[in-house]
Amino acid sequence: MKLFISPGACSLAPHIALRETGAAFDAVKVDLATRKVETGDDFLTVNPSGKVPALTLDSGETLTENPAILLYIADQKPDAALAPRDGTLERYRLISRLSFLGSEFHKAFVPLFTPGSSDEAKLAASTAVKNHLGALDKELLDKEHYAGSEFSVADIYLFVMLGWPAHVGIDMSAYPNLGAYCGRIAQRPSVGAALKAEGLV
Ligand SMILES: N[C@@H](CCC(=O)N[C@@H](CS)C(=O)NCC(=O)O)C(=O)O
Repeated sequence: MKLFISPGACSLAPHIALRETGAAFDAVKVDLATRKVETGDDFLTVNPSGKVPALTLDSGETLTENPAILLYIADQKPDAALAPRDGTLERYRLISRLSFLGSEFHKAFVPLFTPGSSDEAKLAASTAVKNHLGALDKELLDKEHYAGSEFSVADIYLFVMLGWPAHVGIDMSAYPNLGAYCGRIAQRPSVGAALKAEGLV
């Protein structure tokens, strides 16, 4: 498999998940400004939206969108236990969290990362991100994991996005439960290996 990534972007989530499962894959860097793959190929032929992640399977077919990619990775290696079994309520809870992260939480950051966003748009985005962080901090007060009772791909996805506020000037010390949660996940060997491979540590 080939996972198309940009260092530190949301593609870090499937990158960590692949390392959790021990699947064989190559991480291929994409320049999001030029939409060129590190080999010089046009990334738009892989994902016409130009966004990472994209996962090209050994069959040559490509999956896009984080929730689908993360569930696919989890389902390929059930022994890694990164997602509850199909058909269980826990499974739908996981899908609910992945959908929330991919739509609501991720999108709240976009104006903060977009060059040329107006100050007004940035302020509104920063407020929205902080509101989400406050709610997530409360949610994780007495919980070890984000979706259900076990570690899952939702924890990996949330962990990756919780690395972003510090890059846009949001002080994470206001969210102590999230800090403790991230500290626990950061201990996982898969996380350290993926961060190193992306040149982030
Ligand atoms: N809905 C997509 C969003 C992916 C996305 O926005 N990726 C960002 C990096 S975190 C990206 O590729 N941005 C480049 C761009 O929008 O041009 C998903 O959840 O996979």
